[in-house]
Amino acid sequence: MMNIIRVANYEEMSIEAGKLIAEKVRANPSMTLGLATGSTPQGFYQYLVKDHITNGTTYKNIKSINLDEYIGLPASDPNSYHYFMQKNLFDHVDISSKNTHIPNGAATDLDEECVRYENLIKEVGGIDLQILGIGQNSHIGFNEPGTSFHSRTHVVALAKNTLEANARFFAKLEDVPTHALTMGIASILDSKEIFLLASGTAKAKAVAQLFTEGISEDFPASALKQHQKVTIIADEDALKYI
Ligand SMILES: O=P(O)(O)OC[C@H]1O[C@](O)(CO)[C@@H](O)[C@@H]1O
Repeated sequence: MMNIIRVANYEEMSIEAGKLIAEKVRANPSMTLGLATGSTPQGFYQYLVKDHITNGTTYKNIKSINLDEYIGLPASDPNSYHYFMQKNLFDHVDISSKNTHIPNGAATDLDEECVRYENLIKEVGGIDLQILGIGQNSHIGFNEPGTSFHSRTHVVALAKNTLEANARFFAKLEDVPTHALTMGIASILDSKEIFLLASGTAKAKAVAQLFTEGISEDFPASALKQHQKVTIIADEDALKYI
C-alpha cells in the first residue's frame, strides 16, 4: 500500500516529514530509524534538530541504521556519509554514538562488513521506520537499476547517472567514489514502515515510473509496491506527471 502526501515544495516536504518522524519518535522513544543522506533529507533533519531543542523530543534511546556509504572515504572526509550524519543530525540531538550505525566504507574486508551490517540490523530488532530518497534513475539507497530485489547489504558500482548527480558535492566528477556499500532491496523491504521523500522536477520521471511501470528490477523503487506500509511525501514538482 502506497499513500501519497502531496505538498507544495521542499520546505513543506521537510516540515511534513519532520513532524511525522518526531511524532513517531515521541510515541516509541526506543525505536530504530533507518536514515538516508543526500539533499532530500537535509531539510527534515533541520526540523528534527529544531524540534529537539524547542519540544525536547529525545533520541537518548533511539537507534539509527544508515542506508549506505561511499567506499574509500574515511569518516572524517566531508563527503562521507558518516560526516554528513554528524553535521546534519547526530551533533545536534542527544542520540548516543553507540546507537548510530553506518556501513564502514573504509573496512579492509568489505564482504565481511556487509555480513556484519546485515547481522547488526537483525540484532537491533529490525528497522521500525526507514526513510528513503529516490535517485533520478529510481535508485533507493545505492541500489542501482538491475539490482536484485533479494539483495542484502552489498558493494555496488555506482551508475554513471549517480556519479554525475552526486558530482555537485565534489570538486570534480573524477573525485566521486565509484563504489559504495548499500543496504540491499530486501534489507530495505524488511523495515516495518517506509517513508519515501521526493522533491524537484529532477525526480519527476522516477516518481511517475512508480505509478506507470510495473514492479521491475529496472526501477529499484518499484520494489516498494511489494511493501505493506509505504508513505510517499513529495512536492508538486516531483509529482508533476502524476
Ligand atoms: O537526495 P538526493 O541527493 O537527490 O539523492 C537521492 C538518493 O540517493 C542517495 O544519495 C544514495 O545514497 C540517497 O541517500 C538519496 O536519498
